[in-house]
Amino acid sequence: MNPIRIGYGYDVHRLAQGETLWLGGVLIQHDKGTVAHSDGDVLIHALCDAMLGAVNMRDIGYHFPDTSNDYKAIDSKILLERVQKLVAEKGYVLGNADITVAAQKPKLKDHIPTMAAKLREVMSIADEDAISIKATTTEQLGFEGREEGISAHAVVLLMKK
Ligand SMILES: Nc1ccn([C@@H]2O[C@H](COP(=O)(O)O)[C@@H](O)[C@H]2O)c(=O)n1
Ligand SMILES: C[C@@]1(CO)OP(=O)(O)OP(=O)(O)OC[C@H]1O
Repeated sequence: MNPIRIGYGYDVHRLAQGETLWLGGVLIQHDKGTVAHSDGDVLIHALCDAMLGAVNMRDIGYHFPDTSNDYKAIDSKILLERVQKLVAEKGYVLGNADITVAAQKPKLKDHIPTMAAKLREVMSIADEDAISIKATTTEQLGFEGREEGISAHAVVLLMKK
């Protein structure tokens, strides 16, 4: 395989009242949260799928099926650690990631540095520029704009160890 590999991930979760909102490994105070089998951290799920895609290793639903009680309410940071291990076993480490969250609400900008630091901590990455997180509204258009759901897109570059 090539010494550098690109990957892309995309995930969506529905929003509902009475659920928690975990994003980038951080609990965000909001009147709605994500509906999911796991903790519903759409940002981490997109990142996991990008890393798996980069090494042609399917997706998180393949490795951690939502039909298994093993993953019921699981902390997505654990899934990220496992994905990092799968990728490492294939001989690759994360070079950098660029992630965009599409959410009309809540405002995420003040949480972004905390999320990026949390992901670097989970993945033991020293480089402060390795993980970029951005947020966008969709100008009240579509399911994100109607606050029915949140989506996340991630691209990664993996490098051979
Ligand atoms: N949930 C969100 C969405 C956006 N932001 C930040 O607001 C700025 C404007 O975003 P637009 O998509 O409306 O152009 C931009 O700097 C976003 O980072 C946010 O903090 N939380
Ligand atoms: C993460 C898993 C596993 O708990 O479930 P969900 O939390 O529903 O999330 P999804 O993005 O549908 O991805 C795959 C899953 O198998």
